[in-house]
Amino acid sequence: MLELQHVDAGYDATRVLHDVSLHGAPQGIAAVLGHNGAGKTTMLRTAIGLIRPTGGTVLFDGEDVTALPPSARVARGMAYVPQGQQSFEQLTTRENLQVVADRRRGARRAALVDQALGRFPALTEVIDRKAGLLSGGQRQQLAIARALITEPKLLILDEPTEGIQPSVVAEIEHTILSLSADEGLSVLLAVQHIDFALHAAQRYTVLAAGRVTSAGAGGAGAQDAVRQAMAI
Ligand SMILES: Nc1ncnc2c1ncn2[C@@H]1O[C@H](COP(=O)(O)OP(=O)(O)OP(=O)(O)O)[C@@H](O)[C@H]1O
Repeated sequence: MLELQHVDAGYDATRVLHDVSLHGAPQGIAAVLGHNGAGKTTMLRTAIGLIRPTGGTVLFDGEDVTALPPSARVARGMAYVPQGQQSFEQLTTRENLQVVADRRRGARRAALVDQALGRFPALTEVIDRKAGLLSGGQRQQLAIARALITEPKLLILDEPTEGIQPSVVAEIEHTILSLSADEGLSVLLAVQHIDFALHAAQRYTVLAAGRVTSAGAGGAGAQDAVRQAMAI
């Protein structure tokens, strides 16, 4: 589904990614692992088109999207949830979802909001609360729910459980697994903690200092290779 081929990318004069390749599973979860500053966010921003690579190619569904802006990639079925649970703080939970649904066409708009709420029952309890007053976990769930309203084929999540209390982490992880396993959504997930990543992911890629140091099939068997690659 998503493929990066020999990508170089960064910020102005600072090259962050060096010859990075990634083969996302056609369906399922691909995890990008790495310590702080390894380049995970830069990789995801390059995938969605917020950063234009200086070298290499980004493919989505077999199409070269390297030169396309984020809006065109979203139109093709990519959705990106950045780290930090961004929503409109002055709008309520429902309004935040409705804003995204209103940009969709057709009679399914109302159904899309209900469907998103169905995946995150905790949000129905705070449906009329302003997003700025939600907990970190609720904000993260709202951010993912907003992305799902665009009905993506590929959901790109940047550290979705970072800084969130453990009970809510489990809920978010459960939802990610169920979106992939039950609904056939592809997920590209940046994480620092390897346990969930290897449990959930069909493919993993480890980044260190902007380079791929290990990549392969997920699962418990990959633990040693990943730990070794992350220790570098
Ligand atoms: N806007 C920017 N301008 C210049 N350098 C940046 C910018 N954003 C990030 N960097 C640098 O790029 C490198 C990779 O950062 P990136 O955020 O991609 O890593 P990360 O693996 O996502 O880390 P974290 O887990 O801390 O979010 C770091 O050295 C960082 O300082």
